[in-house]
Amino acid sequence: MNNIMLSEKQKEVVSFGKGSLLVKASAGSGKTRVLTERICMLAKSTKRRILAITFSNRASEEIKNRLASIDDTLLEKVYVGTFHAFCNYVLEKHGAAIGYKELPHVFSEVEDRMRIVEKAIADTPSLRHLYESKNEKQRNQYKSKSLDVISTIKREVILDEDLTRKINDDEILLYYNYREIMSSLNAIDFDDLLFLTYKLFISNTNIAALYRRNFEYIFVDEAQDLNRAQYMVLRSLTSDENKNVMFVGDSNQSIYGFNGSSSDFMNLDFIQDYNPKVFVLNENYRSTKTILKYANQIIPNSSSLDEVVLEGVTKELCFESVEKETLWVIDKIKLLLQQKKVKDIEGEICTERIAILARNKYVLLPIEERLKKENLPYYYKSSSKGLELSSLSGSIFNLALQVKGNSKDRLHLSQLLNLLKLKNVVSLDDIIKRLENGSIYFETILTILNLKEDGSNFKLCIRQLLSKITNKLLHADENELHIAYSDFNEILNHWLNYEKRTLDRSLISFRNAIALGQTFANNEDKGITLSTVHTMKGQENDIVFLIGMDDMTFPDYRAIEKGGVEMQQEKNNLYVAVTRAKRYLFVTYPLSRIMPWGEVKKRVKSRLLPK
Ligand SMILES: Nc1ncnc2c1ncn2[C@@H]1O[C@H](COP(=O)(O)OP(=O)(O)OP(=O)(O)O)[C@@H](O)[C@H]1O
Repeated sequence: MNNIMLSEKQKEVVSFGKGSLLVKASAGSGKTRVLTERICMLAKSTKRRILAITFSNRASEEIKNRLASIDDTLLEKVYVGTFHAFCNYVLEKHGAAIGYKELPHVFSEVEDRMRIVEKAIADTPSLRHLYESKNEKQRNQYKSKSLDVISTIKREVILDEDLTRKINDDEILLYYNYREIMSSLNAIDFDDLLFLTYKLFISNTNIAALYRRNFEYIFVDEAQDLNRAQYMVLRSLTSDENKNVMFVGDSNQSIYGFNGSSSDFMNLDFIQDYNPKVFVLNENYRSTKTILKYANQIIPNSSSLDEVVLEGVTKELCFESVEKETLWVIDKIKLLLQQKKVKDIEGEICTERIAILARNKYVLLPIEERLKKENLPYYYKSSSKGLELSSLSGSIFNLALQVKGNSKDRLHLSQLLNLLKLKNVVSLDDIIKRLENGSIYFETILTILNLKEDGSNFKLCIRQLLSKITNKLLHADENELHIAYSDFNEILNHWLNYEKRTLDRSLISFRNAIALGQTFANNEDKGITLSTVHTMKGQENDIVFLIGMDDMTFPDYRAIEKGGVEMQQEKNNLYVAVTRAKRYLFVTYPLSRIMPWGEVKKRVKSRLLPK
């Protein structure tokens, strides 16, 4: 257990017994810590299990690691995962009850869903005509908008019988067509994971009852990011007799409105079914005085400064151009690294203690370029890493794996054929006949054909393929072979991570685990962290540079156009960014920016920053 003493308020939350509680915890007030310690305390006292729902895979991993470091048998009693991962777990076990005889394949790629919605539009006569009259850019916008409509139906949990009251007839037809195509491919999307689980629970009350009996306590981390579908799944998991739910979150950190989430669920009126006891944690244990004063100017009274001792450093700086801003950041980093020891930071400064954050990834590109030039180590923080393949053979394997795991998957079969430049082929058995015997593509497909459905020979097959590639490399030093070698190693690593966490294995469940970001190794990343603010949520660093704080960049110009809730979310996003800093915070902005089309635009300080 963490040696640092819990505060009295934190102790009260940790030791709270049965019943529901709503913990309103401001940034850095120790909510993750309180959550972990309470899980640990309850796991020892209950004979049943505990469900801990987090908002990201990273947060799940952190809680799991903290629990395992206390006692690794704890994890046998606690399911820790995101809502999506939990719903996937439920559907893997009980999907047959709502008609999924075979495990559905989670289509996570937006490009795949765009293709499917395009087909759905083409199948909807009243929309097809309108769609065909548009240019390519407009068509893409139309497809994205259509996907939004479909997502909203699922996120808002609108059942078929209520559709006519909420959306127009064309949209209903489009939604039905999309659903039919997905079903013909035995595929589901991320929104389906939640929506279908909810449907499963309401149509099979015995299955819902099983989960209610199984989990005695439920924890919902980042409750300000709940959406309706998630809330409805949660409702199905609790009953009048069993309402031991801990909601913990901070409405000032609500930044996922674009995903249909709403901080309403931090509001007692919205969760009155649970009648939770409210606790407020507002002492900040993370940041120094100057940082908190700055954060309190963005969101007034968000943190109490009473117990904060260290001053730290907070500076806002403005530069003529992005180039000057970039150079200053790099010079400052080099200086801090040279100084090694600075006021209010214990121990030596190293690159791992520094983070550079921005609203959007493109803002980080000039910094990345410069870091490379200067040979300073850095990495991009990512919320979950899927397979990152660079070779053609790797992509062929990835597509063929999907086809092998899901025989109805014509979508990826046609992508595979495109990649191999083949026509009039309908199966993997036919594909291999058309490839040159012994070529790397032939070996790749052969490996897929040899895989058993339950994955029991997966490691063996990939290792055999790797040794074939090694042999080939002795005779031909081809670039594709080198990249393929590294790709198949990456695939093997993902499998090994999957294998560790799953007993009930299959090729399609492996693909789904990849889609859900559950198979990447959460290795300690080395160097300076580069991250968007969204991805940095829940994390902290001693020294934070928040760059690109010019208006239109942060807040994002689209949010300015829309105003209202979107601007509130931008403000929350800034608050999240600023409160990631433990000791030093540097906020910078340029007075000019070169736009992607070459025009130089004047910029001003972000309207969200303190005046
Ligand atoms: N009682 C305490 N005494 C000293 N340090 C503490 C205490 N509780 C938490 N901390 C430290 O404060 C920091 C913030 O804690 P934690 O990450 O749990 O906060 P959080 O509320 O989840 O933050 P956020 O929502 O901003 O991500 C951590 O470094 C943690 O170790």
